[in-house]
Amino acid sequence: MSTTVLGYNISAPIMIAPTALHKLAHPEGEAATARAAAASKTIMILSTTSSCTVEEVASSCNAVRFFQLYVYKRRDITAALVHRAEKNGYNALVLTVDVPRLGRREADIKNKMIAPRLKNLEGLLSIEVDSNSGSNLEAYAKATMDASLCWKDVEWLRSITNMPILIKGILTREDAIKAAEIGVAGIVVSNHGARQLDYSPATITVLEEVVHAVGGKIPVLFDGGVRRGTDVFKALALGAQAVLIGRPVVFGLAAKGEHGVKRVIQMLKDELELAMALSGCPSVKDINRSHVRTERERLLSML
Ligand SMILES: Cc1cc2nc3c(=O)[nH]c(=O)nc-3n(C[C@H](O)[C@H](O)[C@H](O)COP(=O)(O)O)c2cc1C
Ligand SMILES: CCCCCCC(=O)C(=O)O
Repeated sequence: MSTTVLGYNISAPIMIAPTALHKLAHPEGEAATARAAAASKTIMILSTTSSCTVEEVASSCNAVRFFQLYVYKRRDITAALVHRAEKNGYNALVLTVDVPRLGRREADIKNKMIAPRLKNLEGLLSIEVDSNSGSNLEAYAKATMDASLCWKDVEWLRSITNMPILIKGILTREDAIKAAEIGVAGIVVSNHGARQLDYSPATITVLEEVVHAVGGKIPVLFDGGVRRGTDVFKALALGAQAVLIGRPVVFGLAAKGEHGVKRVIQMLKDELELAMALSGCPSVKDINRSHVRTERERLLSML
C-alpha cells in the first residue's frame, strides 16, 4: 500500500487533512494527532488555526509534516507563519483557497460559537470581534482573512519560502490547469468538507475532470467523505495520488486521543488492503480506471 507524496514515502495513500482546533476534541490536541501520524508513517497537514503551535507540534514527533496556510490581510503575519513553519522543519505549504470568507454555518450562528484564541497568532494578532449576533468564528474570519487572495499571491508566497506549495480547494479543470501552469507542486481537490458553500459539487464527482486537466504534470490529492478503505480505492482509481481524511481523525482523537487516531488510520488501511486484494491489485499502482464505474457510466450502460 505504500506510496510517495512529493517524494516522501508513506505507508498508505492516506494523509491527515488540516482541521482546526484539535484541543476541542482532546486535551493533547494536534501533538497527539502528530504522534499518531508519525506512528502510522503518514503525513499530517497542520492547520494554521491549530490549538497547539507550529513549534509544539514540531517538537512532539519526528515526522514529515506539511503546514496549511490561511492568508491574512496582515501579510507580515502571514509571512511570519510561513517562516516559522519553514524554520521548524515543515516540508510543504498547503495553501487553502476556499475560505475568502467563512461559509454560513448555521449551527455556529445559533449556538453563538466562540472560538478559542488561535495559538499560532498569539502575540501577533489580537482582534476583538463582536459576536453578539452570531458566530464569533465567522466575524473573526471576516475581520482577519484576506478575501482578495488570488493567483498572483502564489508568486508572493514563492518569493518568501523555499517550501513547495500545494493549493487546497480546487474543484474545476480551469483552476487545475492554471495551478499546473503556474508551477505549484500539487493540488488538493477539496470543497472544505462541504463546510463552505452549499451546492458545491461532491469532490468525487469532479476528481476525474481535474486529473485529466492536469495530465500528470503535478500530483492530485483528494479529500471529502473518505470514510472507508473502499473510498480511498475509488479516489485512487479516478486518479488521485492519495487522500486526506478530516473528520474521521477528529472523531478518533475525541474518542481515544493518539491511540484513536492511529486506530482510525489502521481501520482505513485494513479496508483498503482488503479492497485491493479482492480487486486483484497487489500494489496501489495496480489500481486503475477500470476498477470503478461512475454514475454517468452506469446510466449510459442502461441506454
Ligand atoms: C472541524 C473541521 C475543521 C477544519 N479546519 C480546516 C482548516 O483549518 N484548514 C483547512 O484548510 N481545512 C479545514 N477543514 C477542511 C478539511 O481540511 C478537509 O478539507 C475536509 O474535512 C475533508 O472532508 P472530511 O471531513 O469529509 O474528510 C476543516 C474541516 C473540519 C471538519
Ligand atoms: C479565522 C478562523 C477560521 C477558522 C476556520 C477553520 C476552518 O477551516 C474550518 O472550520 O473549516
